[in-house]
Order: sequence, then structure tokens, then C-alpha cells
Amino acid sequence: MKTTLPVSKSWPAPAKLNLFLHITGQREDGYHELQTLFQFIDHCDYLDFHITETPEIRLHSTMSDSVPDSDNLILKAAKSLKDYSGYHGGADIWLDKLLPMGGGLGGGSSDAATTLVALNALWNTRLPNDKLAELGLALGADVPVFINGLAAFAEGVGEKLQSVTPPELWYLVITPDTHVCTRSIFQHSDLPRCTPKLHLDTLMSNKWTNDCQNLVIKEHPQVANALSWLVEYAPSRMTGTGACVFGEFKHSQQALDVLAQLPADMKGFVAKGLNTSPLLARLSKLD
Ligand SMILES: C[C@@](CO)(OP(=O)(O)O)[C@H](O)COP(=O)(O)OP(=O)(O)OC[C@H]1O[C@@H](n2ccc(N)nc2=O)[C@H](O)[C@@H]1O
Ligand SMILES: Nc1ncnc2c1ncn2[C@@H]1O[C@H](COP(=O)(O)OP(=O)(O)O)[C@@H](O)[C@H]1O
Repeated sequence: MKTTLPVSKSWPAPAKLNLFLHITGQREDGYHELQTLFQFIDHCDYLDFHITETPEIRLHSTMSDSVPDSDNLILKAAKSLKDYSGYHGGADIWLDKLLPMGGGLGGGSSDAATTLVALNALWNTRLPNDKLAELGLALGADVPVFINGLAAFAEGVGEKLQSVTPPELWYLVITPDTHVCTRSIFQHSDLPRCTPKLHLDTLMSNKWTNDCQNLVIKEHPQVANALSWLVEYAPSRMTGTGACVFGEFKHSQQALDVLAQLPADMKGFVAKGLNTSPLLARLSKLD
């Protein structure tokens, strides 16, 4: 008699912030060399997995309206693990999409990382993290840090990682209602491309800035408005290539008080910085 495996529930895919983002050069293939500081926040998408004997991999989510399944990083991640490992079976995957898309919070990359980590455990394919990160990097530059699950100083295009422990502050994140195209920011002639490289030892004492911010502000008034409002209350800047911006607070109540004053035409949320991804805790209580 065949037994049906239970659904393995609530695998978190946390968002990230780029606490700073410097562009230090450009490679011959056109990609930009970065230095950035990744920290997770306790705002997550959640995924459920049901392992099947049959080889199909299916995604169940409300996202299919906005991103076709063939482009979804979750399915791409699952297929890449199946192809690489030769695993015979498949999976049904449910996504509870809570993170705003395309705002520099890395939700798509995080969904892909959680899929690789969860299926590697549930399919018992036992790839080491380095290999999972390599498969992940082919899907997006931010996937490896989510697989590693530790806050990191990143170099290269974001794949050379060194674990660090910046303060786990509280953040008020504003999510402007505009889409910033990562490609067009990186192609723009006004983008600064030669910020001097920082050494790991001087990270914490350096002023944290985002090299894409001035350009995005010029082209997206919603981002400019959000930042000029937030900066009155706290040190604030943009994450990734935007459009989300965040202000830093020592205590949750301070961030919540400012959130309560958010103008009616802006949206946001309060989150805590985490140097360890909740994905690691979920992996350790595998069921
Ligand atoms: C810069 C970061 C920082 O976290 O921005 P966010 O995506 O989070 O906002 C990421 O590393 C983004 O990585 P990723 O999300 O994989 O980038 P993609 O969307 O694939 O990049 C779109 C395009 O931007 C350009 N690009 C991207 C990354 C990079 N280091 N150099 C580049 O020149 C390339 O032309 C690429 O085709
Ligand atoms: N599972 C997914 N979740 C979010 N976005 C996805 C996913 N799969 C593919 N994408 C595509 O990736 C793009 C970038 O998504 P996201 O990671 O949320 O933003 P960012 O790269 O700005 O941090 C989206 O606009 C969408 O087209």
C-alpha cells in the first residue's frame, strides 16, 4: 500500500535589506561589481511542499496572475535541483506571497532559495550548501545569501559572502507604489560605478549609503517623497535598486509610532533586522 507524505508546512522566505550598496566596478560581461551588506528582516513569504512520486512540479499561488509560472523563480529553482540531482519524483508547492514584488526586498530570490533548501531536505538529495548556492546564483545574484542564511558582507555580484553581525535594529519600510527597473538603473550613464572598495574591518565605522539612490530619486518621485518624509524621523535610505526605503530605529515602539503617522498616500510596515534567517530554524525542525 502506498503511503502519502504529509504536507511540509510554513517554510519561511524572508525579505532582505541592503544596509548599504556600493558599485565598485563593471565586469567585461556588463554586470556590475558590488559591495553590499545584506541583513534579513522578519517579514516573509511562506511556502508549503508536498512531495510526490510522480515527476511533475506544480505551483499553487495567486502570483500566476502577475508572473507566468514559466518565469516563476520557485519553479525554476525546483527544476534546477531536480535536473542536477536526477531526483525521480516531483512536488506540489503552495506559496503565500506576502512580500511586495520588485521593490528591492529580494522576495523572488528568497522564494527560490527556500525552495532549493526545502526540497533538498524533503527529496533527500543532500547537496551541500555550496552547490545549492551555485544553482541559486544562476537564478539571481541574491539567491546565495538567502541559502546561506546569515547576514553577510557581499562582493562580486553578491555571491562572495562573509558573515557579519550588524546591529539587529527595527526598520520602518516604506513600499512606494512604483516599479524600478533594475536593468535600466544599471545601464544608466549617471550611475556611479567606481566607489572605492571598503575593507571588512572598516564596514561598521563607514557611513552606509546606496549608490543607486540618487538616480532612482530623480526618476521616481514616489521614492523621493518617501525618503524625504522618513529622513525627518530616522537615518533612512533605499534597499537594492529600490523602490523600497527604510528608516532605522533602536526600539520597535519608535518605528511603530512613526508608522502611525505615515501619510495616507504611503504604505509601509515595521520589521526587525535578523542576522540569522528563519529558514535555518525551519530546516532544523524538519517535518
Ligand atoms: C543590486 C541588487 C542588490 O540586492 O538589487 P535588487 O534586485 O535587490 O534590487 C541585486 O543584486 C540585483 O540582482 P538580481 O536581482 O539578480 O539582478 P537582475 O534582476 O537579474 O538584474 C537585471 C539586470 O541588471 C543588471 N545588473 C544586475 C546586477 C548586477 N550586479 N549588475 C548588473 O549590471 C544586468 O543588466 C541584469 O541583466
Ligand atoms: N516567486 C517570485 N516572487 C517574486 N518575484 C518573482 C518570483 N518569481 C519571479 N519573480 C520576478 O522577479 C522580479 C523581482 O522580484 P523581487 O525579488 O520581489 O524583487 P527585487 O529583485 O527588486 O528584490 C519580479 O518583478 C518578478 O517578475
